[in-house]
Amino acid sequence: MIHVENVVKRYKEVIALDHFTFNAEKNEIIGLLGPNGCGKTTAINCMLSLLTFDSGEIKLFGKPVNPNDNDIKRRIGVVPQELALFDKLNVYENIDFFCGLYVTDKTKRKQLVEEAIQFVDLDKYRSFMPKKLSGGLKRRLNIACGIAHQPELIFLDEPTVAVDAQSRNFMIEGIKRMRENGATIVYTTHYLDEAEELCDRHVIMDNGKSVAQGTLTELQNSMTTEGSLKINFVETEEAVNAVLKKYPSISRIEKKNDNFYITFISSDEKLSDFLKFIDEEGLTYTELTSEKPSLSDIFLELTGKELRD
Ligand SMILES: Nc1ncnc2c1ncn2[C@@H]1O[C@H](COP(=O)(O)OP(=O)(O)OP(=O)(O)O)[C@@H](O)[C@H]1O
Repeated sequence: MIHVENVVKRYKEVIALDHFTFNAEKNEIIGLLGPNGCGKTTAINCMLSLLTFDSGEIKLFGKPVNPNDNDIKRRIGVVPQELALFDKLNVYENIDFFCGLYVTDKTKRKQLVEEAIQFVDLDKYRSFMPKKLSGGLKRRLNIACGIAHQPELIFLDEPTVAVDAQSRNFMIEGIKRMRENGATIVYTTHYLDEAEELCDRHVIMDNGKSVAQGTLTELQNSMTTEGSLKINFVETEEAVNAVLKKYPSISRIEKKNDNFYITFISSDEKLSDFLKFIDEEGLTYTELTSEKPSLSDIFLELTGKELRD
């Protein structure tokens, strides 16, 4: 569906894409993950031929990209990071405008706009102007504008940034339904939990390069860290941290809900040594399990960076 090979894109002295390689198969959600400035938006814009690139090859639907190829454009939907809505058009009219760029038949368009409104659940807001909508509802409208013409290939650039939890869950379910309906989706996000839940495969980007690609299991199997220990300590967070920071081979400590997630520098770390240490230090726990590396752990190992909001 998408074939990107060795693409280089420079902005004067900045190399935004450095031999970037990326493939997406039909009917998958592929996560494009990376820190701010790693080149995600540049990569998407090159794939959409909104930007020219210096070298390499990009093919969509098996053909080289060309900004004037309307047949290909009709098969693609884009939901950009920045909201692209007309303030003077209401919800229905905004969707109708964007759908009208690809669908000229009025009866067909009416049906598609209605389906998009139902899809993002904006029926009761159809005559609202964008400025009357909350941030989450505006994002839903942005999605409806990008997908109303029912494209086969959809680019979603950080669609859940700054939306409330309810709208986010609604969008995630909607994106899964798009895949069920046969779409291929390129999804960029900073939320790695979200990527784990939603994406079939992940491409991890750093400094304009794809540093790893694969399913979560493939990525987990290629890591040197064994994942983390999940421990529910009885003592206070402060007391636990004070003890753990004395243990030299811990690379990361994270507290989520009531649990500590502890990652060790090496996969050769002996659990028995660590348990002996916490016992000698007087810590007690109610539960201890071993977890495979999360996408966050993998990201940190590959890029040396945490990907946070
Ligand atoms: N028009 C431009 N002129 C010069 N440099 C640019 C331009 N657009 C992007 N860059 C630089 O290229 C690099 C990649 O930027 P890009 O916007 O593609 O990253 P990103 O991963 O999408 O970041 P974000 O998550 O913040 O949107 C950055 O170093 C950025 O500063």
